[in-house]
Amino acid sequence: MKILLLGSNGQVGWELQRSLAPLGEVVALDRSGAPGLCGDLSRMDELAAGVRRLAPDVIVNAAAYTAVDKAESEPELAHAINAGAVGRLAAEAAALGAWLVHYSTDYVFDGSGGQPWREDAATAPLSVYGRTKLAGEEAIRASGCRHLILRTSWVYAARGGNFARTMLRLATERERLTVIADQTGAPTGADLIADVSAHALRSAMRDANLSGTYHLAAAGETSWHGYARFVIEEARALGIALKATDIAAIPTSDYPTPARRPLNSRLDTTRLRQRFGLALPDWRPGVRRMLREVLQ
Ligand SMILES: NC(=O)C1=CN([C@@H]2O[C@H](COP(=O)(O)OP(=O)(O)OC[C@H]3O[C@@H](n4cnc5c(N)ncnc54)[C@H](OP(=O)(O)O)[C@@H]3O)[C@@H](O)[C@H]2O)C=CC1
Ligand SMILES: Cc1cn([C@H]2C[C@H](O)[C@@H](COP(=O)(O)OP(=O)(O)O[C@H]3O[C@@H](C)C(=O)[C@@H](O)[C@H]3O)O2)c(=O)[nH]c1=O
Ligand SMILES: [Mg+2]
Repeated sequence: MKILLLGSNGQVGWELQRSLAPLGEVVALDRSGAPGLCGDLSRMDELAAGVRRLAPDVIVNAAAYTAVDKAESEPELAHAINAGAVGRLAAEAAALGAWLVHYSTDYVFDGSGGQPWREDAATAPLSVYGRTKLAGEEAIRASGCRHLILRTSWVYAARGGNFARTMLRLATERERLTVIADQTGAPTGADLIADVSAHALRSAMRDANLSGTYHLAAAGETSWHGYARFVIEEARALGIALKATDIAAIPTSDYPTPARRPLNSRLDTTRLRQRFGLALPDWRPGVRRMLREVLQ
């Protein structure tokens, strides 16, 4: 089996190189590509030609425009990468009879209500990023290719930029951090996402009825504030000296940003458990493990 992995240098893409390896031959491309293979989603004519030549059995797309605030001022670029290119990839997958594994986000929802979101709940993104990710999903469903669209949330990894690492940096620079406490969700490790992706793909390739959209997030929930506090307390427990003593909980209204974010970002993962028999662990052990890797 031949697997084409795009976005191999991102948080999730990096871990996928490891998780997909036992399934077959993995051709992993970052933005700079490989000889004769374009890996840049902003150059889709070239990328599509490479896909046709390679004729993979599976395309895994971990590349995306993920700068949520910046997307508000670069909507065309965000749309080209997160929707336009994804539609082209899906068309290539459909033509090849290949599977497409793709990632989406809690930000496709408006964050209303107090219940975790199920896959079939109505989407209503609040941001350019969320709208472009939703358009990418819709293009995949419209293409008719067999697919796994895995919606996840609050991704972290030992490698790459993420909220936990931002908090660690700020905590060395300042005595007081102010962090939003009324947006709730679940931090999810790129390593977990990659492992679950590989397991789900293996099952799906034996049962095409499993093609569809699934929520993939760690169990439990917290706020950005709860997450920041956990990261800082765990870092101290590992003996790291930090300046921050006051981690203040603030409402979203006290932290203006270019992009609006959902208040309720919790994802219901029942479907993934029922259809694939995969159980998602609580968010805390994964964050703790990542901190050890980064700090020790
Ligand atoms: N990060 C998060 O909190 C969440 C992410 N997701 C989704 O999960 C998936 C993986 O995200 P994650 O790994 O965290 O994201 P990262 O930002 O860590 O990685 C995204 C990768 O995409 C690459 N990329 C951007 N533009 C292009 C392009 N034009 N051509 C090729 N590659 C490009 C980036 O390359 P380069 O390094 O060169 O810029 C980067 O390596 C995405 O679909 C994202 O939308 C869903 C929920 C939460
Ligand atoms: C740096 C900082 C952020 N915040 C808030 C802003 C925001 O609401 C929240 C998280 O900030 P970030 O900029 O890390 O989050 P953001 O980039 O919006 O993270 C999102 O990325 C995309 C790709 C996704 O798909 C989402 O699931 C989610 O992980 O914390 C504070 O309250 N205080 C702070 O000091
Ligand atoms: Mg961000």
